[in-house]
Amino acid sequence: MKWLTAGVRRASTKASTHGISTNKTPLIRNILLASGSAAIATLSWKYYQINDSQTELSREYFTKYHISKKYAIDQNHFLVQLTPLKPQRVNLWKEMNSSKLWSVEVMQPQIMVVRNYTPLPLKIDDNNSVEVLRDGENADGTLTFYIKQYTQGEVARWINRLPLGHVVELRGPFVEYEFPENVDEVKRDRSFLWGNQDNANSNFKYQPFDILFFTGGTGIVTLLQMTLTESPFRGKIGVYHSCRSLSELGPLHALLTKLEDNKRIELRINESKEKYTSFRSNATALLKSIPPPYPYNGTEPFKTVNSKLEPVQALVCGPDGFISTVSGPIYDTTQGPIKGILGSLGWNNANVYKLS
Ligand SMILES: Cc1cc2nc3c(=O)[nH]c(=O)nc-3n(C[C@H](O)[C@H](O)[C@H](O)COP(=O)(O)OP(=O)(O)OC[C@H]3O[C@@H](n4cnc5c(N)ncnc54)[C@H](O)[C@@H]3O)c2cc1C
Repeated sequence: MKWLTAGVRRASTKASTHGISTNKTPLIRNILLASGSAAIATLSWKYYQINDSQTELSREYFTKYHISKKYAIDQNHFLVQLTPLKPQRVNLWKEMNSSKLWSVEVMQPQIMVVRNYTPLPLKIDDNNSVEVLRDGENADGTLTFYIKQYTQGEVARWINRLPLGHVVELRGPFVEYEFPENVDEVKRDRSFLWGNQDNANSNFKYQPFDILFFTGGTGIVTLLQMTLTESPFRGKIGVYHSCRSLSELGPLHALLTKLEDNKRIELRINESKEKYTSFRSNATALLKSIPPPYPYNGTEPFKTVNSKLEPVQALVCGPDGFISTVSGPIYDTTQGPIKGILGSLGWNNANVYKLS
């Protein structure tokens, strides 16, 4: 506001030095001065509001970030950290918590297209280690992404080639899926992420519900977002992850293992690099391990943390072929019927959601 006050003062000084009203009555002079100052103050305030608001990430306009860290995992996979040119006041990790699965759009300015990417609550240190952001921390709005580039792909390849410091434009956040949320529920502890003992989780107010999560390739980012973020998902998650090789996860693999060791997820992995570990060659065993859908009873008072996984919802996230095998094809604007593995086990459109 300092400059706004200065603007008003300059206007009054200018009026007096040009002697606008030396031969007018004091009343008229005062009216002129007051209305001129008010107009400038209004304009200045409007300018301040527009300028200030456009630095905050929004779905309505693009906000500028620069590439602050890059971490090449292998030829096709990388982590990239984007830091806003102006620090963000809103802490999206707190605002979205685990009830909203969200992404942002990155613009490729030469071909004027946007692609969605899923931020992770991480920061990459100078020695290239990956740290999870703590409660209340938003690292000034820095966002970290795990991205795969495709030989024929436009935007991921372009992002991978950009040098450190390059400015890119982002828009968002876009909520892709939302779980029911009780606003007065207590947060779930996640001290284990920093090597500490978790506090007991039996102090929930409401009974948590369990889900299944089928992820293919980079589809794992959505699961990582909801399990690593502030106030992570409270129920149990049965994860079926398919990828070519676990090494393509780079430092994210250690986080996945931590989540498994601390019983946040029940993880089954299929690596396609070896025929005997692939999703397809293990289809029969996989089918046997997938539980049927359980009824969702809505909000109920907390009873106990059940040791058995009783999923009320299945999410499927990955390349089109993967989604098709697990739950039938997804169409541009509709989910399509539930077919594939989940369809054959009695899951349906009421309890399966395909994330494109
Ligand atoms: C909500 C949402 C969140 C997303 N989050 C992430 C994320 O965090 N990380 C990430 O890496 N991607 C993510 N994606 C995918 C991302 O938006 C792009 O689609 C992806 O980066 C490919 O874009 P491109 O411009 O590089 O390739 P395009 O130019 O769109 O594709 C060109 C060619 O690349 C190949 N190709 C592209 N995508 C695939 C694919 N999925 N499987 C196989 N071949 C493919 C095909 O040959 C295709 O013809 C997300 C998508 C959505 C909708």
